[in-house]
Amino acid sequence: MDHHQATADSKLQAIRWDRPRLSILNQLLLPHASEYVDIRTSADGHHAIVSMQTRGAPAIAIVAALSLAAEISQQDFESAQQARDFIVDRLDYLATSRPTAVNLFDAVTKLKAVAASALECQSPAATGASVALAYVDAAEQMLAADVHDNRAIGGHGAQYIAGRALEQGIGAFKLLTHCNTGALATAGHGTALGIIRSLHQGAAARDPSGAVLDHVYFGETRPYNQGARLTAYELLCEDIPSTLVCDSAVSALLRRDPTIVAVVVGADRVAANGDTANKIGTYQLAIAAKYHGRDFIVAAPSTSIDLGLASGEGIAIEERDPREITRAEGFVLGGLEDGRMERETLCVAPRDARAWNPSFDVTPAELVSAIVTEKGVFVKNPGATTYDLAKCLGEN
Ligand SMILES: CSC[C@H]1O[C@H](OP(=O)(O)O)[C@H](O)[C@@H]1O
Repeated sequence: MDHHQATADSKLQAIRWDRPRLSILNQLLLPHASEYVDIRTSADGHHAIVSMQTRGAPAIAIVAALSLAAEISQQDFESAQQARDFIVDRLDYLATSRPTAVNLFDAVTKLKAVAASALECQSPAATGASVALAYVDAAEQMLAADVHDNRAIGGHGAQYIAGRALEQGIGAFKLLTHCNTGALATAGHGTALGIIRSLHQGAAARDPSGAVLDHVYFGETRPYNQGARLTAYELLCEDIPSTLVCDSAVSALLRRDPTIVAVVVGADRVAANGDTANKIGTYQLAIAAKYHGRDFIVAAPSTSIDLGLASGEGIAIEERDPREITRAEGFVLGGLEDGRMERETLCVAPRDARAWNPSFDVTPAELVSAIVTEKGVFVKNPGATTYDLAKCLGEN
């Protein structure tokens, strides 16, 4: 990894774990201030997730898991049972932080099983310390697995999209993405933005007959502005040619530029049939992609796939404080110039304005051209309108 890449990576490290110390990059302050917040307990972790200091489906799960790892590393349990009961109680509490991303609930289920197994399989030698150690090891493995999965998603997705561009005779293609699905939303590299990162990193090595990524467009992603603040920050850090657009401009953009071969987005929860919950605005992007004859590609690790949910009908959609819409948070421009980072809240709408603020929407599988996971790229059977992801993942 060259110095520039190393510098970019260090600036984009959303989660810092050095057993037993956890700190997270406070994403409410990006891109104008880069500050880490220490997370010592599951309560700290819960707050960091609810407040969106940390966000992104994979990152939420990992910060939750490691916040409890930090907490129990500081505790002495009287028995293995007491340790297991404490872990289960705190995981149930962490699961109340945000309802839509399935990664959190997947991690909670797996980590409860680890604690139970440590209690049962190690008995009668099991101790509070041995149960706690089993938990911490498992939480650390989730951090490492996420980076591995994202790099695999990046490779599969880059190869697939470059191939699709070449099929269309577009040697220098562009992509459109939404929200933030990069290193700041995960343990590293990212999912949809991880594919973009892999395309960019591989561009230098790609053979001249191959298709290369020429430019990335991305939406601002109101009201938290994951695009304008976080994706812009990541793409600029990595010198990936990019252009920010308003969420309302994406249809005009697709109509204007036929070399945008695909829309690529992340996911918070993919149902067994391929219906996908993702950041609000994703569904209308899928409709726009369909109308303009472009691929609409979902990139997600298998930890974002909920095989227990037959379709997207049952996905809980988080509704957040309407004031996230009626107000705007930012830094005073003058402060940016002279280094005084003063955060300001502006009233954008009338004080009495009502606002509806769903944080996610559900895109039907029918509009999803492909689902890229660490296990490969899944496409629907000819004529099918849904996926059989259990079969794709070899789970049935
Ligand atoms: C790989 S991140 C997946 C997903 O999470 C984001 O939501 P949020 O920023 O509210 O946590 C967004 O929906 C991304 O696509």
